[in-house]
Amino acid sequence: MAKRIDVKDLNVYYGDFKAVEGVTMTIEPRSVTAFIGPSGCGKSTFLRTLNRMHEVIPGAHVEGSVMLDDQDLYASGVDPVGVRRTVGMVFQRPNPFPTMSIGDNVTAGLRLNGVKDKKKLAEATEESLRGAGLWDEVKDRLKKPGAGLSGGQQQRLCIARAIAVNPQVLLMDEPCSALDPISTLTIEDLVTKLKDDYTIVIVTHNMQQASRVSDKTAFFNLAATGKPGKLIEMDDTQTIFNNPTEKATEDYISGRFG
Ligand SMILES: Nc1ncnc2c1ncn2[C@@H]1O[C@H](COP(=O)(O)OP(=O)(O)OP(=O)(O)O)[C@@H](O)[C@H]1O
Repeated sequence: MAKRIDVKDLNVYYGDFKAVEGVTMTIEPRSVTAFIGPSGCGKSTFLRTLNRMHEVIPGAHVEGSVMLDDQDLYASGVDPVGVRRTVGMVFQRPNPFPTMSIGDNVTAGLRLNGVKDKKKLAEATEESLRGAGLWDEVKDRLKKPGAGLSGGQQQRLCIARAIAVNPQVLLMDEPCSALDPISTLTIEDLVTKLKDDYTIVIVTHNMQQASRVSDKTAFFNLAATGKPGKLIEMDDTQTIFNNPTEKATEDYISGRFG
């Protein structure tokens, strides 16, 4: 189910502005990869190229290739909507559909894909909510609005919604930055559990979080404002945090800049 991502020589643009330059990396299946680096170095921009979300911005485009196992995501004829189904995304702010019930939030993607069978939808609701560690908290109020949950519960609801369509990869863009410390730890535990089934990529500003949850860490940096962000180094998380090759990495993780 989980797939490997191979990125080669990727340049990412907003119109004429090159926001990210020359990224080559492999993201292993059934593992957690963290993207770290100072604000503006292109972590979120790069993340969004991994499910073709980047190009929804007018003028935004990429050069280079992103392979999901043996599928080139940017080959002509590839349907970006299908890519986004295979490579799910969880955003910084929990964004459940506010007027929808908890249950309908979970199955929104499935229903959009034409699934109508009530039993199937009910099974998917329970399985996804269990997967997101939220079932016990909401099983008696599936018909209540998703917006009535706490921030941490809403974020787990968004994770349930993302996994309900059976993706192979989960991209998470600072999924805990709007959450309190307890909810953050709950999401971190969940990420650790989900990696048995998915390839997970997480953007985080929280160094402890990167070191707690990730197997590999990629450090991005930029030479100056207006210059493109680059991948400086990527390695086992332990190595990046204890014995990085590049001085800039060490300076960043030890809090000397960024
Ligand atoms: N919609 C956009 N249009 C034009 N430029 C953009 C857009 N979004 C981001 N950028 C620019 O692309 C560069 C990378 O931004 P990005 O948000 O990817 O960085 P980041 O590392 O994720 O930052 P942060 O940690 O602050 O979220 C920045 O120079 C930013 O101003």
